[in-house]
Amino acid sequence: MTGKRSSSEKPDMDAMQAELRSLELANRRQYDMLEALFAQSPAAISVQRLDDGAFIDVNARWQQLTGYSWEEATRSTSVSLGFWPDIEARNAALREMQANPMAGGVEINFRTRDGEELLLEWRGSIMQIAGEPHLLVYLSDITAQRIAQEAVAESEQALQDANEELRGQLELFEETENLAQAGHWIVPQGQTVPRWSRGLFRLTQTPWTEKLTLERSRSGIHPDDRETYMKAREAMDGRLLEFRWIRRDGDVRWVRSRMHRYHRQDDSYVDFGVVQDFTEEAEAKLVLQRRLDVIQRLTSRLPEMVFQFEMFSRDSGRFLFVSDACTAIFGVTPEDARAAPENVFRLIHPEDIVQTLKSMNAAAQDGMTWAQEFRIIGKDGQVRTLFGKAITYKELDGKYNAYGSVTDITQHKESLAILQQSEARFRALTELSSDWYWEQDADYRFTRFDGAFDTGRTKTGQTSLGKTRWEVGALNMSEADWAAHRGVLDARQEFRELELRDRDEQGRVYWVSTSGAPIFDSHGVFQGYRGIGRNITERKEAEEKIERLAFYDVLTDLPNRRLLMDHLQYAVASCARGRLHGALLFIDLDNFKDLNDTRGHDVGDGLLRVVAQRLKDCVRESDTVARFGGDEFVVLLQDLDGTLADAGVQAELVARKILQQLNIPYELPGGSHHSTPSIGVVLIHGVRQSVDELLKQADLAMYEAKSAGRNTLRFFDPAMQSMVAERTELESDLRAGLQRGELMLYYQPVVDADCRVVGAEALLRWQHPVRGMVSPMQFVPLAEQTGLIIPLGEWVLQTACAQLAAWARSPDCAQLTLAVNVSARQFRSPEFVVQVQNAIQQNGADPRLLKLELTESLLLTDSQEAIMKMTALRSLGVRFALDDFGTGYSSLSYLKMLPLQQLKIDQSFVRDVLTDVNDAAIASTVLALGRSLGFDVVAEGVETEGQRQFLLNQGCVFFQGYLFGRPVPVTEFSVG
Ligand SMILES: Nc1nc2c(ncn2[C@@H]2O[C@H](COP(=O)(O)O[C@H]3[C@@H](O)[C@H](n4cnc5c(=O)[nH]c(N)nc54)O[C@@H]3COP(=O)(O)O)[C@@H](O)[C@H]2O)c(=O)[nH]1
Repeated sequence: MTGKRSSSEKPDMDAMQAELRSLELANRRQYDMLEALFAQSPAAISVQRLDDGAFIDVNARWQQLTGYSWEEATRSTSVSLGFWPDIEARNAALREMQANPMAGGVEINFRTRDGEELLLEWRGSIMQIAGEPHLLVYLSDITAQRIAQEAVAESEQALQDANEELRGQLELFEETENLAQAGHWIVPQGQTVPRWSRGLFRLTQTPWTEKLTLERSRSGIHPDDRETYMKAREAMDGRLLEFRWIRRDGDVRWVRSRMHRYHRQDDSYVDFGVVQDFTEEAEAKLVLQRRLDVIQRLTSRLPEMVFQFEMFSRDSGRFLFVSDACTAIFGVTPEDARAAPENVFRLIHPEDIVQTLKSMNAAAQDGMTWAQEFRIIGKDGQVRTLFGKAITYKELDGKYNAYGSVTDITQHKESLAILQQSEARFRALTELSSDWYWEQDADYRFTRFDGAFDTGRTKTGQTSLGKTRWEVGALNMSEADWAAHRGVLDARQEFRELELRDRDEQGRVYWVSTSGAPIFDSHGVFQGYRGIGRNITERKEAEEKIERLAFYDVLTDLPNRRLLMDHLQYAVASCARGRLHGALLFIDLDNFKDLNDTRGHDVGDGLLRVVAQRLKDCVRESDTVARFGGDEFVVLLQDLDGTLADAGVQAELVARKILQQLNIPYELPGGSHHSTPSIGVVLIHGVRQSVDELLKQADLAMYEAKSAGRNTLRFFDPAMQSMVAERTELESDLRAGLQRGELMLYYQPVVDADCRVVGAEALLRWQHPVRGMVSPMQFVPLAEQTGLIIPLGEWVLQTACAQLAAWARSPDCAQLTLAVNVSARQFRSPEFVVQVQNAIQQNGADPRLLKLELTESLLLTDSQEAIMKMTALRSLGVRFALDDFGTGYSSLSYLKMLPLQQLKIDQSFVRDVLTDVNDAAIASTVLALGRSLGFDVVAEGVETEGQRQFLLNQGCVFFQGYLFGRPVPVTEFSVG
């Protein structure tokens, strides 16, 4: 129910109203007539009490309209029947009506007795009935009218809405074309001139006011694209066409178009085309293409394959970009790789495929990286090792793209393997060898040690790491040495076999030798040093030992002859330079040989050691005490100041001190021993003095001391000097004489008991052009001292063997033996046995006829070596005679050991054999000894028949002496 006033006016109702109003003044009769009219009225009318709305009367129409009977109505009010929600609403409508009688009725919603909803128009008026004001109400059913009105209004609204929507859609369409930079055209069937959309005018920048023609509509197509356009226009198959449009201002635009023919239901058709400007996209594509070209060019020369891989899912994808190296690495062209990634993936080695794909999948997330080494089997069947790396990005379109590269590392791997093998070899080498490898950084600090660094006697690597070589230190390197070494390093030079002495953690001295070379990187930048080290302690110790053996006497630990000569040389040179003097003391122990022979060599050695110590105690540290050989010592005093006479006094003081010290008895195994020295002294003043000369002078002085009764000292004097000079001259003459053939052999016969010549002794002679015949007594000892005896003795052997061979060709002489004298130095020569062998063989002599005469002293000094040599020669057939037997300290025990065949009784015994009972006894004893030991005995120096008879009577069967013949040249030698 609403209180809405209806705006509709009904002319018949107005008439009735007016009629009713006129009836108000009528009478009761009139009222009855009105009632009849009321009953006949087509309008629904009710009469109600004014105060509460109770129905007084309702007409038939009212009853028909509301569904209520007159009885029901007249028992009700307008509120109770639902015309109003309450009385107040009714009264408000009444007041409104009274206040504005010209206004329309009030619309009310009413539910009929049957429940039908109706829209009614309510109009009321006050009328006097029976003098009482009553309300006369007219109801009009306006439901159908309202429904019709609303339907019209709705359809009008719908039309209006549709219009607005269409307009909106058109605007939207235009806006869409505008935004899309698009347009379209339509050509209905039968027409040729197209109708352009606003968008197309805008797109082509053609004024919309322009009158389009077919020609005009196509005038903007780029000449190069016209043919393509026309073909598409004829086909009208909706294919995408891209062409250029030249605007009036000359601006060239890229457009794409689709043209289509639409068939309507009435069988007519319309051609239409949509056009879109994509110049920006085309230019962007061009820029992109150029970039791609740049990337292509940049990557085309790269050895690694650069790629962009778009992932569809974890298991699939495609290469968006692949650089040219794809062909070289996989044997697959970039096009084939882009076309199907399987072309690449299927080459992966079966053993690596699972791991490779697994790692790829794991990296298929934004920001994840992929790095994988894998093998492929190339189309040529070769297995190659590759290394791939990539990073994955989530693109704006939500797809995942991996950007990366694949490098062929086959060669690198092979090189690495070779390097590793070489490293392993090197490691094995360094581990197995006693050498070690080291490295230093650019500050020369040790960074690495490999190999046997810690195994030997060295400082440990732990101690040395992080330090420079000079911080580690070395005992034999001074500050200057390290500075020099550092200079080598700073100059980036190699250094070789730098020898360093140091102590290890246990305090043991060790030596290392190290070599190094600088390290530079590929840019030539200095990185440090590397090299090898070697423990040379053993070698150094051996060298020291050898040096000691070479320069020091093993028995006494004193400098030997060689070192003495060095020191002497130095002393002479420094005396020649300065004012200082020196002195050379030649010391020979008197009768030392006796001690050796009687108490043995060990005791003799003991004495020599004590003598060495006492001598050292007698001199200063700066002086030299040397063992010259055997029982000979030399003391070199240096830095004696003052005049030469002063120096002489100082030297004599020292010499006397030595005399006194060496006279002190020696406590030796087996008892105390008293020994004395003979000392020769020569002063060194450095003027025209040679080392050899000084030694000779000291030696001579020592002999002077000996001659003076021993246990004393003598200074060298000028008389002695002339003797020395003479000896020197003789020596050089002898050397020359040997060269010039001035030497010759004389032969003295050896006879048997019947005076038949059974052999001869070869005796050396020197026929000097000035000196005349020089005695071997003069030059053999000299040759012995100087070593000249070696070539001299060889010459004698050669000549004697040649003579034996010559005699062998003569029946008279073929059985003759020939005795040759051998000196001690010649016999001790290592070449002696070979010399003899050569002489025999080269001359074709019978070795059994060659007899070598050795002296006792020669055999005593080194009997073992003598026995070996004699045995060797004996095996050839050579025989040996012991010369001068009886003059030495012959020991029967060693006589038995020696491979001797003959003893020669020295002529000193023969000479007085008839007058001196001792000599006679000795001669007899020697003969007896010879018999008992099975030796032949030759008596030499037999000059008289008496001597011969005596010796003959004593059992002697071989004789030699002037009685039978003097030594003569071979030409004079006869056996007759
Ligand atoms: N190493 C070598 N030594 C040699 C050689 N030749 C000789 N000598 C040694 O020189 C020493 C002197 O020899 P020489 O002057 O020849 O004297 C020998 C004989 O001439 C001499 N002699 C022989 N018979 C007599 C005699 O009846 N009376 C006498 N007064 N002298 C005699 O004796 C010497 C032989 O001595 P020996 O050798 O001991 O048999 C002498 O020591 C030679 O050894 C040589 O080539 N090499």
